[in-house]
This record gives sequence, C-alpha cells and structure tokens, in this order.
Amino acid sequence: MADIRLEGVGHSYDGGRTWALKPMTWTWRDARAYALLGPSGCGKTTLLNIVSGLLSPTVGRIWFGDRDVTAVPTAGRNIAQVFQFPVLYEQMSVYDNLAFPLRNRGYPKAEVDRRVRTVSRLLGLDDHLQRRSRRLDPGRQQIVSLGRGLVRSEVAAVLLDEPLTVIDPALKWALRSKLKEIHRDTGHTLIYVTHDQTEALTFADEVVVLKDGAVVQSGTPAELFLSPAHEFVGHFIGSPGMNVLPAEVVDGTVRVGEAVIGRAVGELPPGPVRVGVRPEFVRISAAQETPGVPARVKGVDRMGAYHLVRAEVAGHDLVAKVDPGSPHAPGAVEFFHFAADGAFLFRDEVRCGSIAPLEGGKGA
Ligand SMILES: Nc1ncnc2c1ncn2[C@@H]1O[C@H](COP(=O)(O)OP(=O)(O)OP(=O)(O)O)[C@@H](O)[C@H]1O
Repeated sequence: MADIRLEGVGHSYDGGRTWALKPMTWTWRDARAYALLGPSGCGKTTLLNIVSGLLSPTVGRIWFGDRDVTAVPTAGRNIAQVFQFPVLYEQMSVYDNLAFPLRNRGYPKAEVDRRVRTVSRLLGLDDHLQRRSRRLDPGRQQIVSLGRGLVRSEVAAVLLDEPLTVIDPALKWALRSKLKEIHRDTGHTLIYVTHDQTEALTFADEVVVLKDGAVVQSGTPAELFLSPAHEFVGHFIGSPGMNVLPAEVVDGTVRVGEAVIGRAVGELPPGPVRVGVRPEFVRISAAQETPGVPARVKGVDRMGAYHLVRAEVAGHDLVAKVDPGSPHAPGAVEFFHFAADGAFLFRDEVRCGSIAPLEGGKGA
C-alpha cells in the first residue's frame, strides 16, 4: 500500500498540561512488521489509536502515502484492528465472521472463500468453521478476531493491540509464527503493540521502543540487544537487563572506582558517565588482570544452560552470565572484565560513547 507518516504528531489528554505522546515525526514503512514495545502507560495505545483514527491528535498531521488523513475517520482509513479481547458477531459462524470484512467490501464470492480458507488453515480454525462463535472458548474466539484482522489483503495497515493476552502461553508461540507466516503471505504493514519483550523480539522486523510518550530507539531485535542507544532499552530488553555502573571519564580513559577499564570513544568531556554492559559481555577472572573491576560475589543463580553470577561494586549490582560449572564462591572478590564492543557510555540515560581497549591492554 504506502508508508504511514506522522508529522509532528502528539497527544495530550489534559489540554496540553502533559503529553501522553510527545510530538514526534515518524514513518511506518510499507509492508514491514513492527512491534511497539514499552511499559504500561508509555503511550502505545494512544499512538495506535491516532494511526487508526479512533483518536484525533492534539497536534500534527498523519499521511497515508501522499494522502493527508488527519481529519479522516477510522472508517475511511482502511485499517484492520485487533484488540486485546475478542470482537466478533457471536451469533455468526466462524466462517461468516472471517468472511464479514471481505463481503462488506464486495470481494467476489470465490475470493472470499479462498481467503477465509487460507487464514483458517494458517490459524488452525478449519475444524471450527461452521460453529457459532459464541460456542468457542475465549482463546479461540480471539484467534477468530485475529483472523478477521488479517483476512483482507489491501488494508493500509493491521494494528494489533496486545492481541495474544487471552491466549494460552503454549499457543502464543505457535500463533506468533503463524502471524509471521501470514505477514509474509500478505505483505501487510503490521503494528503490534506489546509490553512483552519476547513477544516483540520474536515477531517483529523492527522493534520501536517507547518510553514516557517518546520513541527512545527503534531497530532490529539484534540492534536493540547489541547496541542499546538508551539505558532504558538496555534494561527493558534482555533477561536480565543491562548492568549500569557509575563511572568517570578521566584523561580519555574510563574508570569504574579505581579500575581503568578502557579508553573513552566519542567526543566526551571529562566527568561522570555511566557504563552499560549486558551480563552476556562480562567475563570473570579470579586473579587481577588489567582492565578488570574488582567486585564481591553475592550469589550464583543456576539457570540450567548458564549461571548468573551476582556481584556488588561499591553498592551497585553487577551480573555476569557465565557457563555452568564455573566456580564462583559467594563472598569472594573477583575481577569483572567488560567486552569492549559490548560496553557503552551513557549520560542522562542517552548513549554518548563507547569503550576501546587500552593500548597494549588485554580485551575482555
Ligand atoms: N482517555 C484517557 N484520558 C486521560 N488519560 C489517558 C486516557 N487514555 C490514556 N491516558 C493516559 O495517557 C498515558 C498513555 O496511555 P496509553 O494507554 O496510551 O499507554 P499504553 O502504553 O498503551 O499503556 P497500557 O500498556 O497500560 O495500555 C497514560 O498516562 C494514561 O494514563
């Protein structure tokens, strides 16, 4: 279809005193699968409702391709929406529910049948097509709602607001991959709202992370994991999230306490910074090596495939993800080394630089 572009779009529910969505300029690219990820109250639903036309933004304009739809109501935007809970005609059969959006728009009968059967097969609804929707359990009713959202081919976008909330966890995995399959088949632009990182990372081509009504970073799941641009992304994505330690830039080097852990990369004036490093990029040695941060081991969580070593540096927690079987005793002081390409510097929560190995020094 076309890109969906937000131009300076923002929304306030209280006459401009606070912004639920801060004015933003943003493009949803055609045929891409997006996850809109963020904690409760960060503005996900507000943003989705602005795209669908359920909400008129306080400021800004919305474009579908070169058509300005800012004043166009939902019905005129050609959007399919799937909500958290089933929205169905309960008296109708599953088949008729799936067919409804197509018949409503005058699709030929054979095309209606073909599309209904394709979606039904992909979502595992074939055995239920003739049943009345109200006779289905809520989880299956939601799958039918999902099918209704996905059955049309020529929509401007499919907007999904936490669509798998009522679905059994075991089924969620299967449905996510079905969604991907349907996306590949139809080439819809999908915007999938969730506060669940696993859901976002396994589903989307691109994850858009929202915090306090603003996008803090967007990128592929790998980009968000390997190269967080904001401390929040480091915390919110990853399990456990990124470690953050206070540090200091002194004469072009980065110091955590007394330990010099590398050279500061970036146009960085001296002064306080925070070092962010994911547990996956922390290595532990028992003996002093340079550069290494001495930390007291507090405990070891055995997670099966890996262990999490929890330690403390000057009152701050530091976690390393290590191979099972590595010996780390609570109470011992060990040396924690940060991989240069996995550690970043932050000021005011925003990434401001990275860390390079010291000349002649060992990497992590
Ligand atoms: N109709 C409304 N009137 C007043 N404030 C609202 C309204 N809807 C949302 N808000 C406020 O706007 C902010 C963003 O809410 P929104 O529902 O968009 O967030 P969300 O990220 O979708 O949250 P959740 O995951 O809990 O649904 C919140 O502070 C919320 O309390």
